[in-house]
Amino acid sequence: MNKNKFQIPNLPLPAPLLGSDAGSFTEFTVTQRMPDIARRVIVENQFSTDINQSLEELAAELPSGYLRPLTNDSGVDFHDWKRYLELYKHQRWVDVPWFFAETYFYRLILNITNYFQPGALPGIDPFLLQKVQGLEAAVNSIISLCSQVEKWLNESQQEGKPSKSSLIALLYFALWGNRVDLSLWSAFEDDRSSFDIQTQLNNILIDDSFAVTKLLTKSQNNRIDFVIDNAGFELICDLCLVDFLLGSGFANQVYLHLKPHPTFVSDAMIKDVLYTQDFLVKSSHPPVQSLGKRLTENLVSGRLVLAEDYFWTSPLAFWEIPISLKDELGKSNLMIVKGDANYRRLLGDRSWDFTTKFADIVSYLPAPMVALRTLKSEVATGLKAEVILELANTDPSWLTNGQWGVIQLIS
Ligand SMILES: O=P(O)(O)OC[C@H]1O[C@](O)(CO)[C@@H](O)[C@@H]1O
Repeated sequence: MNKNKFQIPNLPLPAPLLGSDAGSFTEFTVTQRMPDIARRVIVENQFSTDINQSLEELAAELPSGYLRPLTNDSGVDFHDWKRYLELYKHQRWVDVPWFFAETYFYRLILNITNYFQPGALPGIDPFLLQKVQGLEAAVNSIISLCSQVEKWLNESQQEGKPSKSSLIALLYFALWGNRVDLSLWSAFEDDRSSFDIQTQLNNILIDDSFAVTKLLTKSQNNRIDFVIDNAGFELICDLCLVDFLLGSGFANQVYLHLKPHPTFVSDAMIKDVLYTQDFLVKSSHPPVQSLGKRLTENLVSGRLVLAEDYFWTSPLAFWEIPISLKDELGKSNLMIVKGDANYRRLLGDRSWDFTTKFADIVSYLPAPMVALRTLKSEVATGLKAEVILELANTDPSWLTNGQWGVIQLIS
């Protein structure tokens, strides 16, 4: 990889996605999904009448109203947001870049619900109920996945070398775990955690998983940086992947990059990893408990490190990453970037032609990177024209229904 050669994509930037794109999923999100999410916060929490009224006002202003300023709530990122907002003063929610609209919407929910009030107590996570429910609903899938991982780890240890096929299977689990997304499908709807890996293979549009195993066997003492997406079952899949990477010898150290505050409903924070650890350790099912134990050991020994940064909740494109974080990621042998929103950040949430070479866009990255993403928004790269045509004919909502995935490696 050509380190730090380009600060921004190696191509002219196309327009950002906007909520005003008529008939688009972005329009549907800003005018309908986001208001629904704000109203769900009212129903699922016991906030005061004033707070609920303010959340309702936010919900009502999204379809055709204007961005409101952010009042100083003593959040660490308040001054950054003031700067970001300068660009979009007096504009309507539907007219600003979609990524900006979504990240600001979640930041405003925290502002309204007093998340950053000074004091010793941590703020209330307005999406906690959804996150907890997301985990509990997937118990059966969690038990079978943990049993499977234990088997794969034992096999790798008996064979004296890490098993590539087990790693590939866990990459698939991590990929399809991303289908479970509480901003799109509430935790109170169907449990989307059960899937058949084999039948899902046909739905992987680009599959570089074998190349990932080759990359990780090239050198020893690999450091992996995992940009995490959702809490709940997806996080369990990711933790199983991490467990196997560390336990089988594919990696020596793993950093999890987490959100510093609640966002996109189910995005994972450090406290969600610790909650999940507790959930695993207290399980009455031995393989689940064992995963919890190994997770604890890895945290204690420092082989697994939990990190957070306000960049991950900002409206910035990936190429606008602060230099200190970029330098940190530059130490990695492989970055794993999970999920749809992180993928959108990689692309600056812009309308690239779907056939554009992924490598030409993410040419700014400081280390090799694999994106594990199920498609939930109208951006894509690296696809063949005939594949796009066929998908458009056979599954008109293929870009947003979460049924299609990519494992795209840039090395
Ligand atoms: O959890 P993920 O995979 O990042 O998905 C979140 C994404 O899904 C959506 O909810 C639908 O596109 C977006 O708002 C966001 O890009």
